[in-house]
Amino acid sequence: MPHTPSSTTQQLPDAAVIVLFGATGDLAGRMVLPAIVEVHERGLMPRAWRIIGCAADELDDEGFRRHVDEAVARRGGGLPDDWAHIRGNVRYCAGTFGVDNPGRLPEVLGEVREELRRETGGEPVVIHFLAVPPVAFAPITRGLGAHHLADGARVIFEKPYGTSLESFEKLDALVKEVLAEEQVFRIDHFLGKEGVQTIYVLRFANQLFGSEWNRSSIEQVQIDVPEDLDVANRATFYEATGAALDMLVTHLFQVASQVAMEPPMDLRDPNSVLQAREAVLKSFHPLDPKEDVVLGQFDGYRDIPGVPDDSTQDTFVAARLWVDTERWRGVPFLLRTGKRMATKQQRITLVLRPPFGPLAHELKVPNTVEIDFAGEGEVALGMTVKTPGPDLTYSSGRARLNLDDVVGGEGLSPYASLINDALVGDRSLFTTAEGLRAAFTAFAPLQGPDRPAPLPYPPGSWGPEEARRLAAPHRWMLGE
Ligand SMILES: NC(=O)C1=CN([C@@H]2O[C@H](COP(=O)(O)OP(=O)(O)OC[C@H]3O[C@@H](n4cnc5c(N)ncnc54)[C@H](OP(=O)(O)O)[C@@H]3O)[C@@H](O)[C@H]2O)C=CC1
Ligand SMILES: O=C1O[C@H](COP(=O)(O)O)[C@@H](O)[C@H](O)[C@H]1O
Repeated sequence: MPHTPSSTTQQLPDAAVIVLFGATGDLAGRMVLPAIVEVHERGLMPRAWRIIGCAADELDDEGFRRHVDEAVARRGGGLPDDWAHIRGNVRYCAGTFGVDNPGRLPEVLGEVREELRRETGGEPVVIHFLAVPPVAFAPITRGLGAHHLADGARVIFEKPYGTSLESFEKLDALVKEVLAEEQVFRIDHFLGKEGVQTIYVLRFANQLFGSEWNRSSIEQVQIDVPEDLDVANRATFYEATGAALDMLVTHLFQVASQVAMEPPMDLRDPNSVLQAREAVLKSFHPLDPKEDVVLGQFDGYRDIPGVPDDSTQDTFVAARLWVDTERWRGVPFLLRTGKRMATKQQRITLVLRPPFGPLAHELKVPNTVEIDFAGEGEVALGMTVKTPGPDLTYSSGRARLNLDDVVGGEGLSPYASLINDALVGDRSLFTTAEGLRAAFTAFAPLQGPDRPAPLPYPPGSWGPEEARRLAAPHRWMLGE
């Protein structure tokens, strides 16, 4: 099994340097920097390590360290005991890095590598983490190649890796000119969530689930990620991206592939897991934008500074995806996400078919297998039981297992989990070019002339009413 502590610590390098592009951005501050510190606190960082932040802001090392102090403090739980010492591991290079403007990065990286060589006697692993908008991937990658900073390094690309099939192909071609596939770590942090990782084990280690994981037993798969979050603090990025590109072709498709994949040959072989998950993406039927997609835009989105008055960007998407495999033919995968919705939740629901036999027509609520993948993760069963009492009547009940209650376990946050994987060179929870090509191919019709106009919805709601149609004959299991 990938990700066991023994397998990760065995392959941990003695020294590593993480070069963080977009170091002053939202993602870096909220997720990446706290995650690096979490990996350190969990004893999963190499013996010697450094971070080099890169962004346009004119900061010096100490200015960036203060930025990191604040980011780490904001996560809650206080600063690590050895913080005064480890903040000294942090350096900064100001400027927009590229072919014509390497700035101080080659020099600072050279210094840091030399320090780490002296400290450990070995060559440090270099990880470039591109926590930048997609438009910046190509110039930074070219710059890494031109200044020989990619040699032997690993490069983590944020999502979305491309913004359409065409831009994906261009980026892929460029990346292949500079990097070998083993150097490329295309991140999708939903794959790093404990609740998503547990799907393999739930399914392959429990006959109860494994034997029913198919169209004979499952009527619908719902993958529902409502968010109450606003986008005002990232309006420029969001207006250029929208919900479907930000969340659907990326996170929701990847979670769908995790549910839909065929069993890998060997669960302990990261490559085998990777290939099995990514292979099923090729069976995703291209979306039918007219029949199977509803877009929405929350009321007030156009009032956000930076958003044009006539914006048609989507802040909500619901889609019915068909997976053309023997296992799933005819089972809709219902995917939904949006901003400013009623609540923040992340849930996979397998909606089970009604039973055969004497109670076949009695059940009003379908039985379900539910996997919550927000936070620490939870597995639940929605089942029909006899209503306690003298009469033979039926009720729907729920049994829950919070993954944090599993004895001996201590979950990692998604970015910590994936940074740990990148440090040890385990690519099983990263995406492949073939998988993303297939994802963008299935998504492409939504970027063409048949893209539906986004329907308005009130903030704090479950999105446009029209989205209910997709879940028929049931309803979206969350909300409403
Ligand atoms: N924020 C989130 O919750 C998540 C974001 N992501 C992904 O992370 C990436 C970054 O998003 P986010 O942090 O929200 O965006 P922000 O706009 O907050 O930050 C982007 C960072 O990238 C830098 N940057 C912007 N344009 C360029 C450019 N052309 N060249 C070099 N650097 C540039 C900015 O630096 P400067 O201001 O100095 O130019 C800034 O430091 C996106 O691809 C997004 O999809 C993924 C998961 C979650
Ligand atoms: O990648 C993204 O993910 C976040 C949701 O991530 P989570 O870790 O909070 O579940 C989403 O809000 C953001 O728009 C998107 O870019």
